[in-house]
Amino acid sequence: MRHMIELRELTKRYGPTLAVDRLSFEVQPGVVTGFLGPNGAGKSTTMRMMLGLHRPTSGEALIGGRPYDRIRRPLHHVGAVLDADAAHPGRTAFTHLACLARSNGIARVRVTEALDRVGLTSVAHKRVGGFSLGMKQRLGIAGALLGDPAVIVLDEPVNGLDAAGIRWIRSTLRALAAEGRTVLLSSHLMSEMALTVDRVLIIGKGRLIEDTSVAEMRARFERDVLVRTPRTDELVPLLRGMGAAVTRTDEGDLVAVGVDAAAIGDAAAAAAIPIHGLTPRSATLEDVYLQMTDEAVEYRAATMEKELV
Ligand SMILES: Nc1ncnc2c1ncn2[C@@H]1O[C@H](COP(=O)(O)OP(=O)(O)OP(=O)(O)O)[C@@H](O)[C@H]1O
Repeated sequence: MRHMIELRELTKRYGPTLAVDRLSFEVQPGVVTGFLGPNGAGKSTTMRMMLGLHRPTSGEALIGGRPYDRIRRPLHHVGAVLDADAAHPGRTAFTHLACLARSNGIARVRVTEALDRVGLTSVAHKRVGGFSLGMKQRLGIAGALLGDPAVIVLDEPVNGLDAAGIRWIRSTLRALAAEGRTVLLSSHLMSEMALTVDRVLIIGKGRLIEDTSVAEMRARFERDVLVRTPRTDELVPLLRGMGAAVTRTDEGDLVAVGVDAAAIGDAAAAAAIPIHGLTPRSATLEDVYLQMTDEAVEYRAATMEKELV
């Protein structure tokens, strides 16, 4: 079973605050999709509406063509982790999952399978209160997988995890997507998402800013080439003659935009200008993301200042 998540003009207003503003997008099966935006952009509110926890002011969020509250046996269709700390600390991992399974009509054998899938079998009978954040996150994912759902939704799953924890989440989500599931996870950091997700949905102030693939986002960056030569005075006019925009760094290197490294190397060789360094550079995904969401962040900073006055 493959399910798509579909938002149609989804809107949520809290009094004067427009938390989610006519948001429309689709999340496809078979890939990992990142839902990105600065703090307060509206990610949690949107996810809560997808999962029927908040009622939209207008518009709709559909999973497999239905709003969440009209899905029969929802855990078999959608698994979600909104809060890694949701399990009762006094319960064991096994009891926590067994209760969840029982109240949702899921066979007990699924508990063992889910614990195994997230690598918690050896601590299945230990109390959750003693678990690290990474273990709690695994337990949350085990809970989400109990009903073998087609759609998986995770709010900030890598927040606060160490490198090994992030790597585990990454490979687990990729494997779940490869099985044909729809996987959506939110984050406010692009750097955390770049290696995990195939597509990104970026929001700011409750509105959609970008709906693209990570590959396309990388390709769209402005690239430049850092050039080191002892004969900058000769190379600068040569590069400008090729249509490049050239600036100098404080260290005396040149930064050329609009020509690639190979063309610079060839032209310098033809003019017998020695090159001591030639480094193509691209902006990081984080740079581009920050640029895209800048306006939303400035807006927040401005309103916060106003609130402080
Ligand atoms: N229950 C609520 N009542 C009033 N305003 C709310 C409520 N929940 C969220 N908001 C406001 O809605 C906006 C969006 O918040 P939301 O938590 O969805 O953002 P977010 O992108 O998940 O941010 P974060 O990364 O900080 O969790 C914010 O301005 C927030 O203050």
